[in-house]
Amino acid sequence: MSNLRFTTAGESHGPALVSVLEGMPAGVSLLAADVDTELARRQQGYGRGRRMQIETDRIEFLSGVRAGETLGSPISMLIRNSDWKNWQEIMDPAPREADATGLRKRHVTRVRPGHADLTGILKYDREDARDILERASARETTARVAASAVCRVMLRALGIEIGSHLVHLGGVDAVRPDVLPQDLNAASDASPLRTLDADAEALMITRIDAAKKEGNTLGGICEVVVTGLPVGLGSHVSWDRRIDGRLGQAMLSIPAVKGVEIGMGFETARRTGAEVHDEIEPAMGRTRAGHVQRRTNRAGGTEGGMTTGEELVIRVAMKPISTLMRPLGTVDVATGQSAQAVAERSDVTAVPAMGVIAEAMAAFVLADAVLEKFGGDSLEEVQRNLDAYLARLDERVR
Ligand SMILES: Cc1cc2nc3c(=O)[nH]c(=O)nc-3n(C[C@H](O)[C@H](O)[C@H](O)COP(=O)(O)O)c2cc1C
Ligand SMILES: C=C(O[C@@H]1CC(C(=O)O)=C[C@@H](OP(=O)(O)O)[C@H]1O)C(=O)O
Repeated sequence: MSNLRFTTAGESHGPALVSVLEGMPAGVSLLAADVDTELARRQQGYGRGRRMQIETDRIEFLSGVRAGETLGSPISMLIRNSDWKNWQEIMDPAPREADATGLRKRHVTRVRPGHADLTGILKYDREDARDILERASARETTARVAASAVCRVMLRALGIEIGSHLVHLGGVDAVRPDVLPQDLNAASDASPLRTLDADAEALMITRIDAAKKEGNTLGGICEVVVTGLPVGLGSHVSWDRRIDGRLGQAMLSIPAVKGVEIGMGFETARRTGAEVHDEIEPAMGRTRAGHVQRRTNRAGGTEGGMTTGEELVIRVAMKPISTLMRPLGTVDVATGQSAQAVAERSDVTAVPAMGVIAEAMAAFVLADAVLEKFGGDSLEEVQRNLDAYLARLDERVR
């Protein structure tokens, strides 16, 4: 709960994005490459449009890191937009003349259904929906992934790993293996759709090609899996401290995400208690809950608003991309007449990228919860506090 904070700034076709992360302890080993690796992962995925060929996202540290280590001060990062060179005049902050229609070049008045365009211009009282869409664009998620890449490095140092894989795309389900690969991202990143089911992947690719041909778009579902979490992150005591609620909010803040499930999720509502709840048993060795474990993990790693020490499993559903190349009907807000929505270029699907963004949001929420419970000003202090807690768990329930 805001032990850690981040903010982002930047328009999609402006000069750059900025990401500022505040609250990261000192002494975390951090290289620009640690962040760039995550940015590159977010740019992957079959079905993305031409913009991803223009950009090669990389960060420049502006503050907070020295000699390969965090300082405990705000970490700010700059990510330049390569596409800006094509938009300088349109995105120029200086005042300029309107074109013949009374609007600026590349203005958007044929507002696009499924985007922030119409609601945004009404709310902010703008004539040109570009004033809205530049910031509503999922380009902003690059800066989120940058901030959370730092969180991920800290979590990894504490033995916590985050991965994801795609489990559904455009009507095709992937078969989820009962046992996931040890290095989940090594396996999923090797697939152009970040899925572990090669047969489903082939079918999904044909669906994407068909959708592209007909000017249509597709959505899908990714599963985020977190290992190594200690029992007791988050709290049952107040609504806003519950870890499941915090994760849900973070996931639903991703553009185009419409649903989140933890563990068995919606399916729990259809089943009986005996089919849903996870029985507790003594553990043979030491677990991240001391000497107990669950026989099953249908709960997906949270109970009572706290992590259980089991794997955290979150599924995140994304709607189809909003801009269709065979445009949807709309109203031209400059004339009030029916029209077809603006469509220049767009992704056909971006579900694989969404999975990486969902990992990023999980990394931020969990790093925040770790600092809330084990907080310290240096990584060593956090590690000491975590070790002391784990040692205490070792004395319990034996
Ligand atoms: C990684 C990613 C890439 C996206 N790419 C596009 C795109 O190319 N074209 C588009 O119309 N929408 C794209 N979107 C979706 C829009 O940003 C989204 O539909 C819009 O913000 C409205 O979502 P909302 O209803 O959840 O607010 C993308 C979303 C994500 C997460
Ligand atoms: C730029 C990114 O995604 C963009 C998200 C997006 C949207 O409307 O959300 C629209 C597209 O951008 P453009 O309008 O420039 O073609 C995507 O490429 C990115 O992910 O880095």
